[in-house]
Amino acid sequence: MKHPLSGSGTRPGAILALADGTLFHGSAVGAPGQTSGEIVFNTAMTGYQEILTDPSYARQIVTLTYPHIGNTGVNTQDCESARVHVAGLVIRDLALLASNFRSSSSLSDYLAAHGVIAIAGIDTRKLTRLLRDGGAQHGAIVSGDDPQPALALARAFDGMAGADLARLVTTEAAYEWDQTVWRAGSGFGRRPRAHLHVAAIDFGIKSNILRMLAERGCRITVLPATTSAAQVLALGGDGVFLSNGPGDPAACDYAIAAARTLIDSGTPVFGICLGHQIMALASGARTVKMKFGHRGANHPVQELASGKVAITSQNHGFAVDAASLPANCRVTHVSLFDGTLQGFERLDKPAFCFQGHPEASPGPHDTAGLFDRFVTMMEDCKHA
Ligand SMILES: NC(=O)CC[C@H](N)C(=O)O
Repeated sequence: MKHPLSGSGTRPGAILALADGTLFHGSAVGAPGQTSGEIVFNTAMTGYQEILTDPSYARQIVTLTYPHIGNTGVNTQDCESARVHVAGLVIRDLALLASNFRSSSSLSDYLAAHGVIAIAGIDTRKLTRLLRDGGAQHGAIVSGDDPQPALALARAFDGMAGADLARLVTTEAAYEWDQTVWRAGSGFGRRPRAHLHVAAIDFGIKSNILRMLAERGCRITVLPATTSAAQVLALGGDGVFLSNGPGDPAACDYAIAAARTLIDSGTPVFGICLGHQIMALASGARTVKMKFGHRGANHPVQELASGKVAITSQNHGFAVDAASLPANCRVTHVSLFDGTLQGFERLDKPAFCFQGHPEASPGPHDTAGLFDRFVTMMEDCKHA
């Protein structure tokens, strides 16, 4: 049955099918067609545009638990990359009116223009409970009212385990980045000068991470995911950043090998999210697939040394198994939500990493102070 809050009675129907046979009927939003992926939920109350364009969401159909989506429209400043990466979008109520001083388009027009298949009018609370209690599932959204193609597509999805997706979303060629963070009144800025040079390995990098580095006086060379350690070191930079990205970290053997050599070389290394997981694997630890992952904008993460709690953005379905960390690694952060390892540092090398996203897009906030720590680490190594 169509949900009464489907946004508009005139929209054509669509079906969301889960691989276990559960069906949801709603209305088609965005582009017509069909799509499949891992169905996940994000609990953020704002930031749908950042979520849509975060490359770490490749092959995932994202359910937003906040019930009213689209009311601020979309703008040209809040994208985390040049295109939409989610495999589909599931929402409860699509706002009929988009109003914001930065808005340049409505969410539904934006989804249609970017070929994103979405479904509205879904009981997202029921769906989220199913995923929370039973774990992440494969699923599909199909335009129309016939459940069979939707079920078949959901069941045919390959899954995320073993999927090397960083290769698919990374930049083809190296490039330089010098844009700084957005500020009300002045918008984005340009880095005036640089006293450090960072090689940022792009596994699916979000733009605001690059802005946070540029903001702190870093010249940044963004490199393709498969760049070898020798090629990175040949740049002669002051540090290496391992980015966030989609898929199973254990499948990125080329990146794990490069990270191992880079860390061993003694160059400062900082990793976020997939970069954190790759650093763990390069250090000899193990990663595991989580039951339903962490996705949201208010996940409390505690820094063990100080007891301080940072409110972080999260988007991960894999995690580092804390028990597998070797003796030369020290846990620095844990989730106060479920105790998951959220950060560690190498005791023998200038290298540390964080599972969440300490940057708040598109602004300047470094919620856990990690960009500042990386800059200090690079300065100390440069002047040692
Ligand atoms: N945001 C990320 O970098 C996600 C990392 C990894 N793909 C995961 O799902 O855990």
